[in-house]
Amino acid sequence: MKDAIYNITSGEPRKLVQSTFWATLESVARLLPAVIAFYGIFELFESYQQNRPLNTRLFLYLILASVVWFAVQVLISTLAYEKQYTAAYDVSEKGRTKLANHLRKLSLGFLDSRDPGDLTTMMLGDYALLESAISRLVPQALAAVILLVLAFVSLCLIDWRMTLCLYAMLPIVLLVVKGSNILMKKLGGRHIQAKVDSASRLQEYLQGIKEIKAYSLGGQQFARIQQAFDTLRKESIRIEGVLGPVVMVAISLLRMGLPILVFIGSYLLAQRSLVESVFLVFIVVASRIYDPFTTLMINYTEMRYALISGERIMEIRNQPEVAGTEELNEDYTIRFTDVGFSYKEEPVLQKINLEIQPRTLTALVGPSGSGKSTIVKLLARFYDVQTGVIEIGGKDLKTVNPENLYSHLSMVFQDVYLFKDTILNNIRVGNQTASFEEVVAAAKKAHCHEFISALPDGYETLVGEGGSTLSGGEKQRISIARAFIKQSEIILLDEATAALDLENEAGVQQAIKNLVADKTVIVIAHRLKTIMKADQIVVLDKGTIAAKGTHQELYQTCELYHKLVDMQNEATNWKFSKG
Ligand SMILES: Nc1ncnc2c1ncn2[C@@H]1O[C@H](COP(=O)(O)OP(=O)(O)OP(=O)(O)O)[C@@H](O)[C@H]1O
Repeated sequence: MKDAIYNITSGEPRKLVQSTFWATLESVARLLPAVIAFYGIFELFESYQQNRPLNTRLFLYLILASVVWFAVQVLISTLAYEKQYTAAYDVSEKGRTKLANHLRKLSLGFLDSRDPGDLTTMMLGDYALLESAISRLVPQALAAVILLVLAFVSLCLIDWRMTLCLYAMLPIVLLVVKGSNILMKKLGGRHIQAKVDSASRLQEYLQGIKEIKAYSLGGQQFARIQQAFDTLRKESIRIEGVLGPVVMVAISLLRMGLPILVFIGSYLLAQRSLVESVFLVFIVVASRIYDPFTTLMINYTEMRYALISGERIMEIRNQPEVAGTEELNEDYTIRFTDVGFSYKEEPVLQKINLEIQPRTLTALVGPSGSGKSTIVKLLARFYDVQTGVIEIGGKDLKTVNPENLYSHLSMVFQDVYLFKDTILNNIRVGNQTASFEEVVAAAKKAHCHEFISALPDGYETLVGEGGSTLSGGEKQRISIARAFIKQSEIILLDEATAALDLENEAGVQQAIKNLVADKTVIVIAHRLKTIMKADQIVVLDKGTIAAKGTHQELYQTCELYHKLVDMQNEATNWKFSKG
Protein backbone atom coordinates (compact mmCIF):
# COMPACT_ATOMS: atom_id res chain seq x y z
CA MET A 1 0.00 0.00 0.00
CA LYS A 2 2.81 2.36 0.98
CA ASP A 3 4.68 1.52 -2.23
CA ALA A 4 1.49 1.94 -4.27
CA ILE A 5 0.89 5.42 -2.89
CA TYR A 6 4.54 6.32 -3.35
CA ASN A 7 4.39 5.21 -6.99
CA ILE A 8 1.06 6.86 -7.76
CA THR A 9 2.27 10.19 -6.43
CA SER A 10 5.54 9.66 -8.33
CA GLY A 11 7.49 9.95 -5.11
CA GLU A 12 5.47 12.69 -3.36
CA PRO A 13 3.01 10.88 -1.05
CA ARG A 14 2.63 13.94 1.20
CA LYS A 15 0.70 15.65 -1.59
CA LEU A 16 -2.16 13.26 -0.84
CA VAL A 17 -2.66 14.31 2.79
CA GLN A 18 -4.58 17.50 2.05
CA SER A 19 -6.56 15.97 -0.81
CA THR A 20 -7.58 13.00 1.35
CA PHE A 21 -8.57 15.26 4.23
CA TRP A 22 -10.89 17.26 1.97
CA ALA A 23 -12.28 14.17 0.26
CA THR A 24 -13.07 12.63 3.67
CA LEU A 25 -14.74 15.85 4.84
CA GLU A 26 -16.76 15.88 1.64
CA SER A 27 -17.86 12.27 2.15
CA VAL A 28 -18.82 12.96 5.77
CA ALA A 29 -20.78 16.01 4.65
CA ARG A 30 -22.61 13.86 2.13
CA LEU A 31 -23.73 11.59 4.99
CA LEU A 32 -25.36 14.45 6.90
CA PRO A 33 -28.71 14.43 5.00
CA ALA A 34 -29.08 10.81 6.17
CA VAL A 35 -28.58 11.96 9.78
CA ILE A 36 -31.11 14.79 9.33
CA ALA A 37 -33.58 12.37 7.74
CA PHE A 38 -33.01 9.95 10.56
CA TYR A 39 -33.97 12.55 13.21
CA GLY A 40 -37.15 13.40 11.26
CA ILE A 41 -38.20 9.77 10.87
CA PHE A 42 -37.27 9.03 14.48
CA GLU A 43 -39.49 11.87 15.73
CA LEU A 44 -42.38 10.64 13.55
CA PHE A 45 -41.90 7.19 14.94
CA GLU A 46 -41.67 8.28 18.59
CA SER A 47 -44.67 10.64 18.41
CA TYR A 48 -46.71 7.87 16.82
CA GLN A 49 -45.66 5.31 19.44
CA GLN A 50 -46.15 7.68 22.39
CA ASN A 51 -49.37 9.04 20.92
CA ARG A 52 -48.29 12.68 21.26
CA PRO A 53 -48.26 15.63 18.82
CA LEU A 54 -45.23 16.11 16.53
CA ASN A 55 -42.39 18.29 17.78
CA THR A 56 -42.70 20.96 15.08
CA ARG A 57 -39.79 22.94 16.52
CA LEU A 58 -37.51 19.97 15.83
CA PHE A 59 -38.68 19.92 12.21
CA LEU A 60 -37.95 23.64 11.92
CA TYR A 61 -34.43 22.97 13.21
CA LEU A 62 -34.03 20.11 10.76
CA ILE A 63 -35.06 22.35 7.84
CA LEU A 64 -32.59 24.98 9.05
CA ALA A 65 -29.90 22.30 9.38
CA SER A 66 -30.61 21.21 5.79
CA VAL A 67 -30.10 24.76 4.53
CA VAL A 68 -26.86 25.13 6.51
CA TRP A 69 -25.74 21.71 5.32
CA PHE A 70 -26.34 22.73 1.71
CA ALA A 71 -24.18 25.86 2.09
CA VAL A 72 -21.42 23.96 3.93
CA GLN A 73 -21.53 21.13 1.39
CA VAL A 74 -21.07 23.57 -1.52
CA LEU A 75 -18.18 25.25 0.30
CA ILE A 76 -16.46 21.97 1.18
CA SER A 77 -16.93 20.54 -2.32
CA THR A 78 -15.49 23.68 -3.91
CA LEU A 79 -12.50 23.71 -1.58
CA ALA A 80 -11.97 19.95 -1.95
CA TYR A 81 -12.09 20.26 -5.74
CA GLU A 82 -9.55 23.06 -5.73
CA LYS A 83 -7.16 21.38 -3.29
CA GLN A 84 -7.30 18.04 -5.05
CA TYR A 85 -6.70 19.37 -8.54
CA THR A 86 -3.99 21.78 -7.42
CA ALA A 87 -2.12 18.89 -5.77
CA ALA A 88 -2.55 16.68 -8.86
CA TYR A 89 -1.28 19.20 -11.41
CA ASP A 90 1.51 20.18 -9.07
CA VAL A 91 2.70 16.58 -8.74
CA SER A 92 2.48 15.89 -12.48
CA GLU A 93 4.24 19.12 -13.49
CA LYS A 94 7.09 18.47 -11.04
CA GLY A 95 7.14 14.78 -11.93
CA ARG A 96 7.35 15.42 -15.67
CA THR A 97 10.12 17.97 -15.19
CA LYS A 98 12.06 15.62 -12.90
CA LEU A 99 11.65 12.76 -15.33
CA ALA A 100 12.78 14.88 -18.29
CA ASN A 101 15.82 16.02 -16.33
CA HIS A 102 16.56 12.46 -15.26
CA LEU A 103 16.29 11.13 -18.83
CA ARG A 104 19.00 13.52 -19.90
CA LYS A 105 21.35 11.96 -17.34
CA LEU A 106 20.69 8.32 -18.22
CA SER A 107 23.03 6.31 -20.38
CA LEU A 108 22.18 6.11 -24.07
CA GLY A 109 22.37 2.34 -23.72
CA PHE A 110 19.32 2.42 -21.47
CA LEU A 111 17.42 4.89 -23.66
CA ASP A 112 18.20 2.80 -26.77
CA SER A 113 16.57 -0.19 -25.12
CA ARG A 114 13.21 1.62 -24.80
CA ASP A 115 10.61 1.80 -27.52
CA PRO A 116 10.46 5.37 -28.96
CA GLY A 117 6.75 5.79 -28.10
CA ASP A 118 7.26 4.47 -24.59
CA LEU A 119 8.73 7.61 -23.05
CA THR A 120 6.28 9.89 -24.86
CA THR A 121 3.37 7.79 -23.58
CA MET A 122 4.87 7.97 -20.12
CA MET A 123 5.27 11.75 -20.16
CA LEU A 124 1.77 12.41 -21.46
CA GLY A 125 -0.52 9.41 -20.91
CA ASP A 126 0.87 7.96 -17.69
CA TYR A 127 1.08 11.32 -15.98
CA ALA A 128 -2.49 12.15 -17.10
CA LEU A 129 -3.60 8.97 -15.32
CA LEU A 130 -1.68 9.99 -12.22
CA GLU A 131 -3.34 13.41 -12.33
CA SER A 132 -6.77 11.87 -12.15
CA ALA A 133 -5.58 9.39 -9.49
CA ILE A 134 -4.17 12.11 -7.26
CA SER A 135 -7.00 14.58 -7.76
CA ARG A 136 -9.90 12.18 -7.48
CA LEU A 137 -9.37 8.45 -7.30
CA VAL A 138 -6.93 7.97 -4.43
CA PRO A 139 -8.36 10.66 -2.09
CA GLN A 140 -11.85 9.28 -2.70
CA ALA A 141 -10.63 5.73 -2.09
CA LEU A 142 -8.82 6.68 1.10
CA ALA A 143 -11.85 8.71 2.22
CA ALA A 144 -14.08 5.67 1.57
CA VAL A 145 -11.83 3.47 3.73
CA ILE A 146 -11.63 6.09 6.51
CA LEU A 147 -15.40 6.51 6.42
CA LEU A 148 -16.08 2.78 6.53
CA VAL A 149 -13.79 2.40 9.55
CA LEU A 150 -15.28 5.43 11.35
CA ALA A 151 -18.82 4.24 10.63
CA PHE A 152 -17.94 0.74 11.82
CA VAL A 153 -16.60 2.00 15.16
CA SER A 154 -19.52 4.41 15.77
CA LEU A 155 -22.18 1.91 14.73
CA CYS A 156 -20.66 -0.78 16.96
CA LEU A 157 -21.26 1.56 19.90
CA ILE A 158 -24.98 1.58 19.00
CA ASP A 159 -25.39 -2.13 18.21
CA TRP A 160 -22.52 -4.41 17.26
CA ARG A 161 -24.79 -7.19 15.89
CA MET A 162 -26.47 -4.90 13.38
CA THR A 163 -23.07 -3.43 12.46
CA LEU A 164 -21.72 -6.88 11.67
CA CYS A 165 -24.77 -7.49 9.43
CA LEU A 166 -24.07 -4.24 7.59
CA TYR A 167 -20.44 -5.23 6.98
CA ALA A 168 -21.10 -8.97 6.65
CA MET A 169 -20.06 -9.23 3.03
CA LEU A 170 -16.98 -7.02 3.28
CA PRO A 171 -14.42 -9.86 3.81
CA ILE A 172 -15.73 -11.70 0.72
CA VAL A 173 -15.66 -8.47 -1.31
CA LEU A 174 -12.05 -7.86 -0.27
CA LEU A 175 -11.13 -11.38 -1.38
CA VAL A 176 -12.76 -10.79 -4.77
CA VAL A 177 -10.88 -7.50 -5.14
CA LYS A 178 -7.59 -9.12 -4.13
CA GLY A 179 -8.14 -11.93 -6.63
CA SER A 180 -8.87 -9.45 -9.40
CA ASN A 181 -5.58 -7.65 -8.64
CA ILE A 182 -3.56 -10.48 -10.18
CA LEU A 183 -5.77 -10.40 -13.27
CA MET A 184 -5.57 -6.63 -13.49
CA LYS A 185 -1.80 -6.65 -13.22
CA LYS A 186 -1.55 -9.03 -16.17
CA LEU A 187 -4.25 -7.45 -18.34
CA GLY A 188 -3.33 -3.88 -17.35
CA GLY A 189 0.32 -4.50 -18.27
CA ARG A 190 -0.72 -5.85 -21.66
CA HIS A 191 -3.11 -2.95 -22.22
CA ILE A 192 -0.41 -0.38 -21.45
CA GLN A 193 2.04 -2.24 -23.69
CA ALA A 194 -0.54 -2.11 -26.49
CA LYS A 195 -0.86 1.66 -25.96
CA VAL A 196 2.93 2.06 -26.04
CA ASP A 197 3.18 -0.03 -29.23
CA SER A 198 0.47 2.08 -30.90
CA ALA A 199 2.29 5.28 -29.97
CA SER A 200 5.61 3.86 -31.21
CA ARG A 201 4.18 2.68 -34.53
CA LEU A 202 2.54 6.06 -35.05
CA GLN A 203 5.77 7.89 -34.23
CA GLU A 204 7.71 5.60 -36.55
CA TYR A 205 5.12 6.16 -39.31
CA LEU A 206 5.31 9.94 -39.00
CA GLN A 207 9.10 10.07 -38.70
CA GLY A 208 9.58 7.79 -41.69
CA ILE A 209 6.93 9.43 -43.84
CA LYS A 210 9.53 10.52 -46.43
CA GLU A 211 10.86 6.97 -46.84
CA ILE A 212 7.32 5.59 -46.90
CA LYS A 213 6.45 7.93 -49.78
CA ALA A 214 9.74 7.39 -51.60
CA TYR A 215 9.66 3.61 -51.40
CA SER A 216 5.87 3.24 -51.62
CA LEU A 217 5.81 1.53 -48.25
CA GLY A 218 2.38 2.98 -47.44
CA GLY A 219 0.52 -0.32 -47.35
CA GLN A 220 3.15 -2.24 -45.42
CA GLN A 221 3.82 0.43 -42.81
CA PHE A 222 0.15 1.29 -42.52
CA ALA A 223 -0.59 -2.37 -41.85
CA ARG A 224 1.81 -2.21 -38.87
CA ILE A 225 -0.08 0.74 -37.39
CA GLN A 226 -3.40 -0.91 -38.12
CA GLN A 227 -2.25 -4.05 -36.36
CA ALA A 228 -1.07 -2.07 -33.33
CA PHE A 229 -4.42 -0.24 -33.12
CA ASP A 230 -6.27 -3.52 -33.52
CA THR A 231 -4.31 -5.09 -30.65
CA LEU A 232 -5.09 -2.02 -28.54
CA ARG A 233 -8.81 -2.42 -29.30
CA LYS A 234 -8.71 -6.11 -28.35
CA GLU A 235 -6.82 -5.47 -25.12
CA SER A 236 -9.19 -2.61 -24.17
CA ILE A 237 -12.24 -4.82 -24.73
CA ARG A 238 -10.64 -7.72 -22.90
CA ILE A 239 -9.86 -5.64 -19.83
CA GLU A 240 -13.32 -4.06 -19.70
CA GLY A 241 -14.95 -7.44 -20.34
CA VAL A 242 -13.12 -9.13 -17.48
CA LEU A 243 -12.93 -6.37 -14.91
CA GLY A 244 -16.42 -4.90 -15.45
CA PRO A 245 -18.14 -8.02 -14.08
CA VAL A 246 -15.64 -8.25 -11.18
CA VAL A 247 -16.53 -4.69 -10.14
CA MET A 248 -20.27 -5.33 -10.48
CA VAL A 249 -20.01 -8.54 -8.44
CA ALA A 250 -18.06 -6.74 -5.69
CA ILE A 251 -20.63 -3.91 -5.48
CA SER A 252 -23.61 -6.29 -5.48
CA LEU A 253 -21.99 -8.52 -2.86
CA LEU A 254 -21.38 -5.61 -0.53
CA ARG A 255 -24.96 -4.39 -0.95
CA MET A 256 -26.13 -7.81 0.15
CA GLY A 257 -25.45 -6.43 3.61
CA LEU A 258 -28.80 -4.56 3.44
CA PRO A 259 -31.08 -7.62 3.05
CA ILE A 260 -29.01 -9.41 5.72
CA LEU A 261 -29.52 -6.39 7.97
CA VAL A 262 -33.31 -6.35 7.37
CA PHE A 263 -33.56 -10.09 7.88
CA ILE A 264 -31.51 -10.30 11.09
CA GLY A 265 -32.90 -6.95 12.34
CA SER A 266 -36.48 -8.18 11.92
CA TYR A 267 -35.59 -11.35 13.77
CA LEU A 268 -34.03 -9.37 16.65
CA LEU A 269 -37.09 -7.05 16.69
CA ALA A 270 -39.39 -10.04 16.93
CA GLN A 271 -37.22 -11.39 19.76
CA ARG A 272 -37.54 -7.98 21.44
CA SER A 273 -33.77 -7.83 21.66
CA LEU A 274 -33.66 -4.70 19.42
CA VAL A 275 -35.59 -1.43 19.68
CA GLU A 276 -37.34 -0.08 16.57
CA SER A 277 -35.41 3.21 16.60
CA VAL A 278 -32.05 1.42 16.37
CA PHE A 279 -33.38 -0.71 13.57
CA LEU A 280 -34.42 2.49 11.83
CA VAL A 281 -30.97 4.04 12.35
CA PHE A 282 -29.32 1.13 10.59
CA ILE A 283 -31.78 1.14 7.69
CA VAL A 284 -31.11 4.85 7.11
CA VAL A 285 -27.33 4.43 7.44
CA ALA A 286 -27.35 1.43 5.07
CA SER A 287 -28.94 3.63 2.40
CA ARG A 288 -25.75 5.78 2.25
CA ILE A 289 -22.89 3.84 3.78
CA TYR A 290 -22.14 1.85 0.63
CA ASP A 291 -21.95 4.91 -1.64
CA PRO A 292 -18.25 5.77 -1.14
CA PHE A 293 -17.32 2.13 -1.54
CA THR A 294 -19.38 1.85 -4.74
CA THR A 295 -17.53 4.88 -6.16
CA LEU A 296 -14.26 3.26 -5.08
CA MET A 297 -15.11 0.07 -6.95
CA ILE A 298 -16.25 1.92 -10.08
CA ASN A 299 -12.93 3.78 -10.07
CA TYR A 300 -11.00 0.68 -9.18
CA THR A 301 -9.87 -0.22 -12.72
CA GLU A 302 -8.71 3.31 -13.37
CA MET A 303 -6.86 3.29 -10.07
CA ARG A 304 -5.05 0.07 -10.92
CA TYR A 305 -4.00 1.69 -14.19
CA ALA A 306 -2.65 4.66 -12.32
CA LEU A 307 -0.71 2.26 -10.14
CA ILE A 308 0.83 0.55 -13.18
CA SER A 309 1.65 3.99 -14.62
CA GLY A 310 3.25 5.02 -11.32
CA GLU A 311 5.35 1.85 -11.32
CA ARG A 312 6.48 2.48 -14.89
CA ILE A 313 7.50 6.04 -14.06
CA MET A 314 9.33 5.03 -10.88
CA GLU A 315 11.18 2.28 -12.75
CA ILE A 316 12.72 4.95 -14.98
CA ARG A 317 13.21 7.37 -12.09
CA ASN A 318 15.13 4.63 -10.23
CA GLN A 319 17.48 4.00 -13.13
CA PRO A 320 20.97 5.10 -12.08
CA GLU A 321 22.20 8.27 -13.72
CA VAL A 322 25.57 8.31 -15.45
CA ALA A 323 27.80 8.67 -12.42
CA GLY A 324 31.01 10.60 -11.76
CA THR A 325 32.13 13.54 -9.66
CA GLU A 326 35.70 14.22 -10.77
CA GLU A 327 36.54 17.28 -12.86
CA LEU A 328 38.95 17.25 -15.79
CA ASN A 329 42.19 19.12 -15.34
CA GLU A 330 44.18 21.02 -17.95
CA ASP A 331 45.69 17.82 -19.36
CA TYR A 332 43.74 16.58 -22.37
CA THR A 333 45.80 13.50 -23.23
CA ILE A 334 43.35 10.77 -24.17
CA ARG A 335 44.24 7.15 -23.50
CA PHE A 336 42.30 3.99 -24.36
CA THR A 337 43.68 0.91 -22.56
CA ASP A 338 42.38 -2.54 -23.55
CA VAL A 339 38.93 -1.10 -24.23
CA GLY A 340 36.17 -3.56 -25.08
CA PHE A 341 32.51 -2.77 -25.74
CA SER A 342 29.33 -4.37 -27.03
CA TYR A 343 25.87 -2.86 -27.54
CA LYS A 344 24.24 -6.25 -27.06
CA GLU A 345 26.04 -9.60 -26.93
CA GLU A 346 28.25 -9.24 -30.00
CA PRO A 347 31.52 -7.42 -29.19
CA VAL A 348 31.83 -4.24 -31.27
CA LEU A 349 35.23 -3.14 -29.98
CA GLN A 350 38.00 -5.34 -28.61
CA LYS A 351 41.39 -4.57 -27.10
CA ILE A 352 41.51 -0.96 -28.23
CA ASN A 353 44.79 0.64 -27.16
CA LEU A 354 45.24 4.20 -28.28
CA GLU A 355 46.93 7.37 -27.12
CA ILE A 356 45.94 10.79 -28.40
CA GLN A 357 48.22 13.68 -27.54
CA PRO A 358 46.72 17.11 -26.80
CA ARG A 359 46.42 19.46 -29.77
CA THR A 360 46.81 16.74 -32.36
CA LEU A 361 44.48 15.51 -35.05
CA THR A 362 43.61 11.82 -34.96
CA ALA A 363 41.57 10.32 -37.77
CA LEU A 364 39.58 7.13 -37.46
CA VAL A 365 39.21 5.23 -40.72
CA GLY A 366 37.98 1.79 -41.63
CA PRO A 367 35.19 -0.05 -43.40
CA SER A 368 31.59 0.57 -42.49
CA GLY A 369 30.68 -1.05 -39.17
CA SER A 370 34.30 -1.33 -38.02
CA GLY A 371 33.55 0.68 -34.85
CA LYS A 372 34.66 4.27 -35.64
CA SER A 373 31.50 5.96 -34.34
CA THR A 374 31.46 3.70 -31.30
CA ILE A 375 34.93 4.90 -30.28
CA VAL A 376 33.75 8.51 -30.51
CA LYS A 377 30.56 7.72 -28.57
CA LEU A 378 32.57 6.05 -25.81
CA LEU A 379 34.78 9.10 -25.58
CA ALA A 380 31.69 11.31 -25.30
CA ARG A 381 30.48 8.87 -22.60
CA PHE A 382 27.24 8.12 -24.39
CA TYR A 383 28.03 4.63 -23.16
CA ASP A 384 30.49 3.36 -20.55
CA VAL A 385 33.14 0.85 -21.57
CA GLN A 386 32.61 -2.72 -20.41
CA THR A 387 36.25 -3.71 -20.23
CA GLY A 388 39.43 -1.65 -20.08
CA VAL A 389 39.54 2.06 -19.36
CA ILE A 390 39.40 5.39 -21.16
CA GLU A 391 41.26 8.23 -19.49
CA ILE A 392 41.51 11.94 -20.15
CA GLY A 393 44.47 13.53 -18.40
CA GLY A 394 44.87 10.34 -16.36
CA LYS A 395 41.28 10.43 -15.08
CA ASP A 396 39.07 7.42 -15.70
CA LEU A 397 36.11 8.68 -17.72
CA LYS A 398 33.77 6.63 -15.55
CA THR A 399 34.66 8.81 -12.57
CA VAL A 400 34.33 12.13 -14.39
CA ASN A 401 31.21 14.24 -13.89
CA PRO A 402 29.40 14.03 -17.27
CA GLU A 403 28.46 17.73 -17.19
CA ASN A 404 32.12 18.61 -16.67
CA LEU A 405 33.17 16.28 -19.48
CA TYR A 406 30.65 17.85 -21.90
CA SER A 407 31.89 21.31 -21.04
CA HIS A 408 35.27 20.29 -22.50
CA LEU A 409 33.89 18.53 -25.60
CA SER A 410 32.35 19.75 -28.83
CA MET A 411 30.67 17.34 -31.17
CA VAL A 412 29.83 17.80 -34.81
CA PHE A 413 27.85 14.74 -35.74
CA GLN A 414 26.44 13.46 -39.00
CA ASP A 415 22.81 13.69 -37.92
CA VAL A 416 22.58 17.29 -36.72
CA TYR A 417 19.51 18.03 -34.65
CA LEU A 418 18.16 21.56 -34.65
CA PHE A 419 15.56 22.59 -32.09
CA LYS A 420 12.28 24.24 -33.06
CA ASP A 421 13.64 27.67 -32.26
CA THR A 422 15.43 30.58 -33.93
CA ILE A 423 18.76 30.04 -35.70
CA LEU A 424 20.29 32.39 -33.13
CA ASN A 425 19.22 30.16 -30.24
CA ASN A 426 20.21 27.06 -32.14
CA ILE A 427 23.77 28.35 -32.40
CA ARG A 428 23.63 29.44 -28.76
CA VAL A 429 23.18 25.77 -27.82
CA GLY A 430 27.00 25.84 -27.82
CA ASN A 431 27.11 28.64 -25.26
CA GLN A 432 23.91 29.96 -23.70
CA THR A 433 25.46 33.24 -22.65
CA ALA A 434 27.02 34.18 -26.00
CA SER A 435 26.19 37.67 -27.24
CA PHE A 436 24.64 38.31 -30.67
CA GLU A 437 28.01 39.52 -31.94
CA GLU A 438 29.71 36.34 -30.76
CA VAL A 439 27.06 34.24 -32.51
CA VAL A 440 27.59 36.17 -35.75
CA ALA A 441 31.37 35.79 -35.46
CA ALA A 442 31.00 32.03 -34.97
CA ALA A 443 28.58 31.81 -37.90
CA LYS A 444 31.05 33.68 -40.12
CA LYS A 445 33.86 31.26 -39.21
CA ALA A 446 31.53 28.33 -39.87
CA HIS A 447 30.59 29.78 -43.27
CA CYS A 448 26.91 30.02 -42.49
CA HIS A 449 26.55 33.77 -41.92
CA GLU A 450 25.87 34.35 -45.60
CA PHE A 451 22.94 32.03 -45.98
CA ILE A 452 21.49 33.05 -42.59
CA SER A 453 21.64 36.75 -43.54
CA ALA A 454 19.87 35.98 -46.82
CA LEU A 455 16.85 34.57 -44.94
CA PRO A 456 13.97 37.09 -44.47
CA ASP A 457 14.25 36.99 -40.66
CA GLY A 458 18.01 36.41 -40.56
CA TYR A 459 19.16 34.99 -37.23
CA GLU A 460 15.59 35.20 -35.90
CA THR A 461 14.39 32.67 -38.51
CA LEU A 462 12.54 29.81 -36.88
CA VAL A 463 13.67 26.37 -37.95
CA GLY A 464 11.39 23.34 -37.85
CA GLU A 465 11.80 20.50 -35.39
CA GLY A 466 14.97 18.60 -36.35
CA GLY A 467 15.89 21.51 -38.63
CA SER A 468 13.55 20.29 -41.36
CA THR A 469 13.44 23.66 -43.12
CA LEU A 470 17.21 23.75 -43.78
CA SER A 471 19.35 21.69 -46.13
CA GLY A 472 21.71 19.04 -44.77
CA GLY A 473 24.74 21.22 -45.49
CA GLU A 474 23.18 24.25 -43.81
CA LYS A 475 22.34 22.25 -40.71
CA GLN A 476 25.87 20.92 -40.54
CA ARG A 477 27.37 24.39 -40.79
CA ILE A 478 25.12 25.55 -37.94
CA SER A 479 26.44 22.67 -35.88
CA ILE A 480 30.00 23.77 -36.70
CA ALA A 481 29.06 27.29 -35.55
CA ARG A 482 27.84 25.76 -32.29
CA ALA A 483 31.22 24.12 -31.82
CA PHE A 484 32.97 27.43 -32.61
CA ILE A 485 31.04 29.28 -29.98
CA LYS A 486 31.73 26.61 -27.39
CA GLN A 487 35.51 26.80 -27.84
CA SER A 488 36.12 23.52 -26.04
CA GLU A 489 39.47 21.75 -25.96
CA ILE A 490 38.40 18.41 -27.43
CA ILE A 491 36.52 18.22 -30.71
CA LEU A 492 34.79 15.15 -32.06
CA LEU A 493 33.92 15.29 -35.73
CA ASP A 494 31.76 12.62 -37.26
CA GLU A 495 31.75 12.84 -41.05
CA ALA A 496 31.60 16.58 -40.71
CA THR A 497 31.66 17.19 -44.43
CA ALA A 498 29.35 14.40 -45.53
CA ALA A 499 26.32 16.60 -46.11
CA LEU A 500 28.08 19.49 -47.80
CA ASP A 501 27.81 20.39 -51.46
CA LEU A 502 30.99 20.67 -53.48
CA GLU A 503 30.74 24.41 -53.81
CA ASN A 504 30.86 24.92 -50.07
CA GLU A 505 33.22 22.14 -49.25
CA ALA A 506 36.44 24.13 -49.58
CA GLY A 507 35.03 26.90 -47.39
CA VAL A 508 33.84 24.50 -44.76
CA GLN A 509 37.11 22.63 -44.81
CA GLN A 510 38.72 25.97 -44.04
CA ALA A 511 36.16 26.52 -41.24
CA ILE A 512 36.98 23.16 -39.75
CA LYS A 513 40.66 23.93 -40.04
CA ASN A 514 40.09 27.11 -38.02
CA LEU A 515 37.95 25.23 -35.54
CA VAL A 516 40.45 22.50 -34.85
CA ALA A 517 43.57 24.66 -34.70
CA ASP A 518 45.28 24.05 -31.37
CA LYS A 519 42.59 21.58 -30.30
CA THR A 520 42.60 17.87 -29.60
CA VAL A 521 40.60 16.50 -32.49
CA ILE A 522 39.24 13.07 -33.28
CA VAL A 523 37.66 12.86 -36.69
CA ILE A 524 35.80 10.06 -38.38
CA ALA A 525 36.76 10.42 -41.99
CA HIS A 526 35.22 8.63 -44.88
CA ARG A 527 36.86 10.85 -47.47
CA LEU A 528 40.47 10.09 -46.83
CA LYS A 529 41.88 13.06 -48.68
CA THR A 530 40.65 15.32 -45.88
CA ILE A 531 42.87 13.64 -43.30
CA MET A 532 46.11 13.18 -45.18
CA LYS A 533 47.85 15.58 -42.84
CA ALA A 534 46.48 14.05 -39.64
CA ASP A 535 49.07 13.50 -36.90
CA GLN A 536 47.77 10.00 -36.41
CA ILE A 537 45.50 7.80 -38.49
CA VAL A 538 43.89 4.82 -36.76
CA VAL A 539 42.72 2.05 -39.08
CA LEU A 540 39.91 0.01 -37.62
CA ASP A 541 38.84 -3.38 -38.83
CA LYS A 542 36.03 -5.44 -37.27
CA GLY A 543 36.29 -3.66 -33.94
CA THR A 544 40.06 -3.89 -33.53
CA ILE A 545 42.90 -1.55 -34.44
CA ALA A 546 44.54 -2.91 -37.59
CA ALA A 547 47.24 -0.22 -37.71
CA LYS A 548 48.21 3.27 -36.54
CA GLY A 549 50.49 5.84 -38.11
CA THR A 550 50.71 8.73 -40.53
CA HIS A 551 49.27 8.63 -44.02
CA GLN A 552 52.66 7.96 -45.60
CA GLU A 553 53.48 5.14 -43.18
CA LEU A 554 50.12 3.45 -43.44
CA TYR A 555 49.92 3.68 -47.21
CA GLN A 556 53.11 1.72 -47.39
CA THR A 557 52.62 -0.73 -44.51
CA CYS A 558 48.89 -1.26 -43.99
CA GLU A 559 47.16 -3.32 -46.63
CA LEU A 560 43.66 -2.33 -45.54
CA TYR A 561 44.47 1.38 -45.56
CA HIS A 562 46.14 1.05 -48.95
CA LYS A 563 43.01 -0.67 -50.26
CA LEU A 564 40.68 1.97 -48.79
CA VAL A 565 42.69 4.80 -50.34
CA ASP A 566 42.86 3.11 -53.73
CA MET A 567 39.15 2.36 -53.66
CA GLN A 568 38.42 6.02 -53.02
CA ASN A 569 40.82 7.06 -55.73
CA GLU A 570 38.92 4.97 -58.19
CA ALA A 571 35.53 6.08 -56.92
CA THR A 572 36.21 9.81 -56.95
CA ASN A 573 38.83 9.85 -59.67
CA TRP A 574 40.94 11.66 -57.17
CA LYS A 575 44.54 12.15 -58.26
CA PHE A 576 46.59 11.18 -55.32
CA SER A 577 50.29 11.72 -55.01
CA LYS A 578 51.94 8.58 -53.69
CA GLY A 579 55.09 10.41 -52.77
N1 LIG B 1 22.99 1.51 -30.95
C1 LIG B 1 23.45 0.36 -31.43
N2 LIG B 1 22.92 -0.81 -31.02
C2 LIG B 1 23.38 -1.98 -31.48
N3 LIG B 1 24.40 -2.11 -32.36
C3 LIG B 1 24.97 -0.98 -32.80
C4 LIG B 1 24.53 0.31 -32.37
N4 LIG B 1 25.29 1.24 -32.98
C5 LIG B 1 26.17 0.58 -33.77
N5 LIG B 1 25.98 -0.75 -33.65
C6 LIG B 1 26.76 -1.80 -34.32
O1 LIG B 1 28.11 -1.68 -33.90
C7 LIG B 1 29.00 -1.91 -34.98
C8 LIG B 1 29.94 -0.72 -35.13
O2 LIG B 1 29.17 0.41 -35.49
P1 LIG B 1 29.79 1.86 -35.70
O3 LIG B 1 28.67 2.77 -35.99
O4 LIG B 1 30.67 2.17 -34.56
O5 LIG B 1 30.68 1.61 -37.00
P2 LIG B 1 31.28 2.70 -37.99
O6 LIG B 1 32.63 2.20 -38.29
O7 LIG B 1 31.17 4.06 -37.42
O8 LIG B 1 30.31 2.51 -39.21
P3 LIG B 1 29.92 3.59 -40.36
O9 LIG B 1 31.18 4.00 -41.02
O10 LIG B 1 29.02 2.83 -41.26
O11 LIG B 1 29.21 4.71 -39.66
C9 LIG B 1 28.13 -2.16 -36.20
O12 LIG B 1 28.06 -3.55 -36.39
C10 LIG B 1 26.78 -1.61 -35.83
O13 LIG B 1 25.77 -2.36 -36.43
